[in-house]
Amino acid sequence: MVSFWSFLLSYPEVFLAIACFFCLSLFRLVRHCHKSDLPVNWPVIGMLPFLVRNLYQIHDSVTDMLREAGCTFRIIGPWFLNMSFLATCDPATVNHCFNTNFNNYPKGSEFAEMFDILGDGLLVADSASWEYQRRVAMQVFASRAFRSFSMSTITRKAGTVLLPFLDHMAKHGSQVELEGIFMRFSLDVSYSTVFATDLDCLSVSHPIPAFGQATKEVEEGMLFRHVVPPSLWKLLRMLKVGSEKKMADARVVIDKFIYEEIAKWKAQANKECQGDVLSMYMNWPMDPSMSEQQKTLFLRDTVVGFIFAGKDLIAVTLTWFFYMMCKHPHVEAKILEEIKALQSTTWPGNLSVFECDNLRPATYLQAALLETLRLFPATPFEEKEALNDDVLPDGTMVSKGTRIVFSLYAMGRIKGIWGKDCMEFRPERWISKSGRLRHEPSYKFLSFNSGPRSCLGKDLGLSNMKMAAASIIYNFKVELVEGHAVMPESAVILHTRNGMMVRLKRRELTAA
Ligand code: HEM
Repeated sequence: MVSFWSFLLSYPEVFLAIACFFCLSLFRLVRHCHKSDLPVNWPVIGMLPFLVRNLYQIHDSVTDMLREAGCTFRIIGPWFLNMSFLATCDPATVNHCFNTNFNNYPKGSEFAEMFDILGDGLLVADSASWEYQRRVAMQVFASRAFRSFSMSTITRKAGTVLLPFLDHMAKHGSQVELEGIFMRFSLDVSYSTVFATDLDCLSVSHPIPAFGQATKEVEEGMLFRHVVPPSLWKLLRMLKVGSEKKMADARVVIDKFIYEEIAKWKAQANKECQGDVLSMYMNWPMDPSMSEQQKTLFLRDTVVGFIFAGKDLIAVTLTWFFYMMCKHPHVEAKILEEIKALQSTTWPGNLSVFECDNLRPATYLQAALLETLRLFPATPFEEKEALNDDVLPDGTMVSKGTRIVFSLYAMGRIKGIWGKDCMEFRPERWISKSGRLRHEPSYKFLSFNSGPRSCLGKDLGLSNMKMAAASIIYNFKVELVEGHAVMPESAVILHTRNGMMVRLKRRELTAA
């Protein structure tokens, strides 16, 4: 070391050259950081500083980054931490990975481990297990009994729980946190759709039930798993501490509820199928070689999947939809005009509820919901893992095991994909000249996924949201509390950061 310094001192020009080189590199780096949205790849720590610095607004930062990079960018994580991945919002790449080269992009074992709460269920399964579960689920979704039971459940819940709750808040002039209300409502609806029994999450006087609290804990744990190195959360899981301990406790609560519902179903004398998910699966002819224990586990994984698949996605989409209504009153006025012409039924408290089937002609309302999902996709990103080496349509090389993260949030905000007005909320873009809904390919509008794994609950979810949105708009004027900023949370589901504080006013309207 001493000889190194004495060498430098005896050759001051070499010392000066090295010092200049470092200063210049630092200067370029600082300038780059100021001018560019692309992350800098630092020695050892890779692009971790970018992720940490932008954690607060990760979806917007990744959008800016992908805009500048031309839709695809390789994020390098710290050495040895297995955090590197390819980020993209390129529809051609989406089409390649979700459709044409589907078999090379399974969800992967890392994904299944990250979402271990879902067991071996449909949402995390791959290969033969996924194919079997998907076939069964498709038949359940296609059955008339399931469809009519789900639709009547949501109508009943809107008429008996959601609207009376909002009416109570309107009468008292209280401020309401709308996302929380939608989360409770969606959980209520999902639970009843799955078990044909009520959880009562939206009571004015009762706290959220233990099951609802547990699903929240699980979701927070999932977020933690996404932002720290896998080795860290796996260590915490092994030690049963921190967020992993909370997740494990939450799983015990969730499983207790589910096993109790299964036991209740088995104990009842009348095993007639009402159309709820549990009875549909209970009556399904399962593989006779399965033991009773395996059958119960299969049911557990299935019903957890059904509950987690839609509930939060519907809740956050409704929240962003009402945020858009507050910001674009002319859109809300057009929706109101559209639904005034449709039939609704009157429930206690003189509250009008629209049944899903009566809302079929409400094209503009559906366009507004799709436009909400374009700008605020309920799942802001999707992940896949390459099974074998591959080359993406833009020439990017992908090696076996590479994680690819698809930013749905960025996809909706890129001019090259949606045009110059991509940042504007304009339901009209979804309506064709003939007044019908315009079809957009799913690899461009990825909110319900694309290809063989596309969402099985898309129609049901849209019907539910149309019903809730129409019934609320018809009965109430929703106003944002002044000064309350609404922005996206950096999470696996696009929640609002601080909720959405609103005031409700009852409209004086009568059904047409
Ligand atoms: C706003 C409403 C909804 C949105 C935005 C949505 C979106 C999605 C997305 C993005 C996926 C792919 C997930 C992944 O691959 O990781 C998916 C899958 C799925 N969704 Fe939905 N969903 C919604 C509502 C529902 C509802 C209400 C149900 C049913 C209760 C449902 C059932 C499913 C199922 C079963 C899958 C798994 C398909 C498979 O892996 O083969 N979804 N959904």
